[in-house]
Amino acid sequence: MTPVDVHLQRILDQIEPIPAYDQPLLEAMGLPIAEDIVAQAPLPAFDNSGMDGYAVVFKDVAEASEQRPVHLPVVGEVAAGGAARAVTAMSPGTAVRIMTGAPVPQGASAVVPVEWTDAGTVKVQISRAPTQGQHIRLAGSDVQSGDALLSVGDLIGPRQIGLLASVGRSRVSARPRPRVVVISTGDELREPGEQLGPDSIYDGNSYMLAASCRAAGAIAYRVGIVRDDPQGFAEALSDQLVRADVVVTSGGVSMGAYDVVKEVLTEQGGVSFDEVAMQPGKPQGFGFVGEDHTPIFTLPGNPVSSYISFEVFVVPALRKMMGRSVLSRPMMRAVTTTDITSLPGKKQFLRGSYQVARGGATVAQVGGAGSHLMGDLSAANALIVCSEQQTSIPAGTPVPVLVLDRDF
Ligand SMILES: Nc1nc2c(c(=O)[nH]1)N[C@H]1C(S)=C(S)[C@@H](COP(=O)(O)OP(=O)(O)OC[C@H]3O[C@@H](n4cnc5c(N)ncnc54)[C@H](O)[C@@H]3O)O[C@H]1N2
Ligand code: MOO
Repeated sequence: MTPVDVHLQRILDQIEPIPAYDQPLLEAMGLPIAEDIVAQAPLPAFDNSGMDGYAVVFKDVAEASEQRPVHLPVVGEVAAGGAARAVTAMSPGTAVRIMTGAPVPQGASAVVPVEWTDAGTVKVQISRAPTQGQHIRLAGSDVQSGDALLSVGDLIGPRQIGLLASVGRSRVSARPRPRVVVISTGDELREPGEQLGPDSIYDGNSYMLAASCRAAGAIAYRVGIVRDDPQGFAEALSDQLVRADVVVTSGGVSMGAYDVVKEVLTEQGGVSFDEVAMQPGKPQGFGFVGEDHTPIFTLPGNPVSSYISFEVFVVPALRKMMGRSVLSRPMMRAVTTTDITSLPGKKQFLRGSYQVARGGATVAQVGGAGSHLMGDLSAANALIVCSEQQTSIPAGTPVPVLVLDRDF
């Protein structure tokens, strides 16, 4: 059997990042940037007011107080975005009404907030002195022209999107999200909401895997159920390739008489089927299909096996395609509060409930090891990773843990 790390490395060695292109800003959310961003202009672009109030010459109001207020004629007004109709220069001995964000008239050397005045429109009484330059936001005080703002590989989050838009970028270069076609196979499968027969079950996997794609930052196309018919599967796969950067299938890869995924892809070639030394998730297939050499992961049908295989093998591949630098979820450590038994010769991923309290991180095993235990999977928030050598781990021992549902 192939060790987990060897299987993952084989996959990653064959996966290429998707070429970057200019994307609309919001599409790049959560992706690493593929270009260096240098400020072409300063931020703020012009001196502007930080308060609603009056632009003044500092010397005129330096002594203003409640007892000895200063009176100035209001010679005009300037609102944000209203520069065309506004006073652009002012002389000593006058005040200009100004709104937050409006360009400060030339000659002004402070802004007095309206609260420190009688709010007059013809003349204004100022009863408190600002400091020199107070409430004037100088051009370039945030970002200067030529400043390095973002570098290749930096993750684009809400704040970076805000910055890019603020410097006038409507598009940014990033590797696109991989489009993942998710196909589940099995004659026993029915769509949720349909009537079940005595031998049928709902197709949980294609929903779970499509959701996992989204959680990983990819775009999921859920094809839904394909029956255990080789020709039907081959056609469905071929039809879907036009919109796929990656294909993920569930089911049909073990030893059964109707394991169509394995049957069809073995005949077509390009995909290798391996037994990986892990539980759940032993039967794994990975390779390439179609003219465009589209990567395909054939995951086992047992729901927990499917989920864990996706987490361990598909997530790192998708992240590599998107240009992320950290590919696999970081391994944490937590003290197990339950006794654990594990299979020899396989890396076992048990479901766990992870908690951080005052005394440190702990994890308790949730449910059994069975790869059909969907209720326990949903109740868990972590995977406890037991090495090939470990068979029994007593409570109180620190164990490696993959904490799920967290960005990394
Ligand atoms: N003789 C052997 N039998 C099995 C072996 C083996 O080595 N020798 N391996 C077992 C292991 S381990 C796994 S994992 C499964 C993998 O089986 P397949 O990938 O071929 O999957 P299926 O047989 O199609 O289904 C397995 C199981 O999962 C249920 N299933 C399938 N698709 C879905 C879905 N979309 N949603 C919910 N549940 C699904 C299916 O009904 C089966 O119960 O093989 C073992 N057998
Ligand atoms: O590998 Mo299977 O996934 O053990 O149930």
